[in-house]
Amino acid sequence: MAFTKTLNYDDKVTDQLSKNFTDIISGVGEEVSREGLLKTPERAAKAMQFLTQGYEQDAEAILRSAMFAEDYSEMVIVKDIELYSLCEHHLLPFFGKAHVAYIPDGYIVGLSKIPRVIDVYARRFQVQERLTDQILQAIQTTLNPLGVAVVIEARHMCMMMRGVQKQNSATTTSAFTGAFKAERTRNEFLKLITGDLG
Ligand SMILES: Nc1nc2c(ncn2[C@@H]2O[C@H](COP(=O)(O)OP(=O)(O)OP(=O)(O)O)[C@@H](O)[C@H]2O)c(=O)[nH]1
Ligand SMILES: [Zn+2]
Repeated sequence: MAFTKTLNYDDKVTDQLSKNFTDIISGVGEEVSREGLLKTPERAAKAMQFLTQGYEQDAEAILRSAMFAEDYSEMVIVKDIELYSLCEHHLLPFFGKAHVAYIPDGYIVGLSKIPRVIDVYARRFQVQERLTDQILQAIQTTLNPLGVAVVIEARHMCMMMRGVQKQNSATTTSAFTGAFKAERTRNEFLKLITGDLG
C-alpha cells in the first residue's frame, strides 16, 4: 500500500486519463499541441490518480496495524489535521482541518494512523458530511472505543471560485458516537479543540 508522497502510477489508467484530459483541454478551446501544454494531460492524469488514491486503501487495516492494548480511558484528541479533498459535485478541491478524538476502551492506536485514515477517505470524490462519518465509523469499528468524535472545518473551492463565489464561508461538520453523545463529554472535546494549547 502506497503511503509515500509519490505514487506508483498505473500506466493503463495514466493513458486513459491523459486522453480524457487532452479532450478537456481541446474542449475549452485550447491548443493541445502548444508547448506549455504538451505534457499537461499526463501530469493532470497523475495528479488525479494521486488525489484519488484513497480508493485503493483500507482505513480499517491501517488502524489495525497499530493498535496497542493499554489501560487508558481518558480522551485522546488529535486536532488541526490538515486535509485536502475533492467535492464530488464539481471535482474541485475542498480543504481545511479535522479534529478527531476517542476515549479508549482497552486499546489505543498509533497517533499517526489517524491522519492516515483521514487521507484515505479525503483522497476520493467526497462530500464533507460523508467524509466526516467515514472517519468516525472506521475508528469506532476497529478500536471499539467508548466514543469517537470528528469535526471537520473546510472551505469549498466550488463555492469560492465559481457558483455563489463566497470567499469567507466555511463549513463545519461533526459526528459523534458513544460517550460523545453526552453533552458534558462533547462540550469538553469542543472546548479543547477550540482552546489555545498555550
Ligand atoms: N452538502 C454538501 N454540499 C456540497 C459539498 N460540496 C459541494 N456541495 C454543494 O453541492 C451542490 C450541488 O448543487 P447543484 O445545484 O446541483 O450544482 P450547481 O448548479 O453547480 O450549484 P451552485 O454551486 O449553487 O452553482 C452545491 O450547492 C454545492 O455547494 C459538500 O461537501 N457537502
Ligand atoms: Zn462542489
